[in-house]
Amino acid sequence: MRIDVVTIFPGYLAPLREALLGRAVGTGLLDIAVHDLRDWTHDVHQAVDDAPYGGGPGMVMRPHVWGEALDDVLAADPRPARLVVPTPAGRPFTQAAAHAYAAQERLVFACGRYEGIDQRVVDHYAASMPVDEISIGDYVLVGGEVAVLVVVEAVARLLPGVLGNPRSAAEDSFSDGLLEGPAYTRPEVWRGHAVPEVLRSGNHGAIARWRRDRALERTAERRPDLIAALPPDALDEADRAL
Ligand SMILES: Nc1cc(-c2ccc3ccn(Cc4ccccn4)c3c2)[nH]n1
Repeated sequence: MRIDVVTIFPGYLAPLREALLGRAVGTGLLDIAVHDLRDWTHDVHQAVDDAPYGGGPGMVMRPHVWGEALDDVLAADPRPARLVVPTPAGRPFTQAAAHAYAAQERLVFACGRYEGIDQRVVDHYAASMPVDEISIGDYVLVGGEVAVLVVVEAVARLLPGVLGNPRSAAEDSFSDGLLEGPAYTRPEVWRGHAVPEVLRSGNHGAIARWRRDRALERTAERRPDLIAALPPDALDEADRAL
């Protein structure tokens, strides 16, 4: 998979070169290119923003610089691409979206700043390619770069060969629609807190049941919306007895 990121703060994307993702890039599983939007400005001030039409606070990113940048970035590789634009007003980014993105040959991320990017940029490219405006949560960041780090990590970990243990991606939170339950490791007792007995019993059936019960309890308590969204046949009799 090839990932391009266009931003006025390329340094913000440095974490993509670290650890797991850094190794994925090094082994060729992932090809990441970060581009400085200001490379496509022509004025001495390298202006990328201007006052919003209709008034209002802050500035908006000008369309012409984005158009020149995205035209060049898209033309640099023949693979079909999906343009992803983080915004507080976007559709929620979910694990399902991460799986969909992991199947893409190429993702191009446009990182806005200020109050966002002139809407005509999204409208223009949506006429010729898939474009997603996505939100990573109901809070407002200062720009799109952190959202791109989140999305790239969530997607890259699903790519075959990126995670050491492929099982963890298949079995992680949300894969069965529930939150992950509690996890424990040595020592057996830490500051007076013992590991739940069942986890040391070797009884795999009882362990699976206990883990499912803890996941159901945690999900019901923290994310009742996920319980409500489960398909009718998702909960068995033992689940309902909880
Ligand atoms: N889930 C998310 C995504 C973002 C996000 C993504 C891109 C940009 C580009 C600019 N801003 C700041 C900003 C502030 C106020 C209104 C509009 N935009 C961004 C914020 N915040 N929270």
